[in-house]
Amino acid sequence: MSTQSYPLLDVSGLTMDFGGLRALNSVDLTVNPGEIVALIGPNGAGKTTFFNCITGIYNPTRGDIHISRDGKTRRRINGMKPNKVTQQGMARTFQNIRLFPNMTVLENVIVGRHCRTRSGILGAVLRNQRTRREEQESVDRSYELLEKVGLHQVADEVAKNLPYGDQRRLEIARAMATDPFLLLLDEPAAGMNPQETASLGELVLRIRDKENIAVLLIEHDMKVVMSLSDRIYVVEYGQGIAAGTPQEVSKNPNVIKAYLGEEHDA
Ligand SMILES: Nc1ncnc2c1ncn2[C@@H]1O[C@H](COP(=O)(O)OP(=O)(O)OP(=O)(O)O)[C@@H](O)[C@H]1O
Repeated sequence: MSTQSYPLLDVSGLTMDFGGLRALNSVDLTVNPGEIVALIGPNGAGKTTFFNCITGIYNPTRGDIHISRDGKTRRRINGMKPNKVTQQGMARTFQNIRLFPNMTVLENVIVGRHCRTRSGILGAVLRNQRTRREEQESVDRSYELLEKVGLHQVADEVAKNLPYGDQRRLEIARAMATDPFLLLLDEPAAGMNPQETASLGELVLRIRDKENIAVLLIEHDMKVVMSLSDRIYVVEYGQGIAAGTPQEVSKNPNVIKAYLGEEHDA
């Protein structure tokens, strides 16, 4: 008997209509263990809509979204609420940073841990031993994550006071605090200076190689995309137009016309 092995994320025929506008038209995409996969395409191509569909913000019009943490069993997550999707092991960051600006750096990460702690409101009120132990574990784990993204020295700083690049790293730490097997990054390098972009690239590689978390990223910075990605999917007007390794995709005439050409002209 052959044993079936599933990708971490398997999206097929994903279609999303907004009234008369078809923002996604039967898009297929997979992410396998240990991969960094990029989703690229011109402005308005449907990339963020894709993320919103697979993280439960939108319920897609058609298509299937399956996830598999262990490769042996898989679960269809169409229409699952965003917090449930996170609990299932897919965490994301947003194009526009969504931190709690007046909370400290450490507190922002602790908030991410909440989806993995078990003590409810009663526990918080009674503050029994289990609650206190969980709280301490949350703090320890959150601090550890800050060390991993290089922000432990500013753990007690208020989040809004951090430079832009550090805020993006903090968002990544918060997403990692939910213990994902797949991390979705929506334009992680947007607005970063070259130095911040370089260290973001190193961080993404470490997340894959040391933390064993696969990554799916939307990114406009082609240098970042080409240097980090194992595979790339290209969408244009909601349609998948190419998929393959960076070398394959960069030679694809449709891609050059739709996207790379645009970038090269810029
Ligand atoms: N909630 C919505 N209601 C109606 N139309 C929407 C909605 N969200 C996105 N769209 C439309 O769907 C299309 C795809 O948008 P989307 O934001 O997914 O593109 P994108 O590839 O992420 O673009 P960018 O690179 O500029 O972020 C666009 O035409 C957009 O106007």
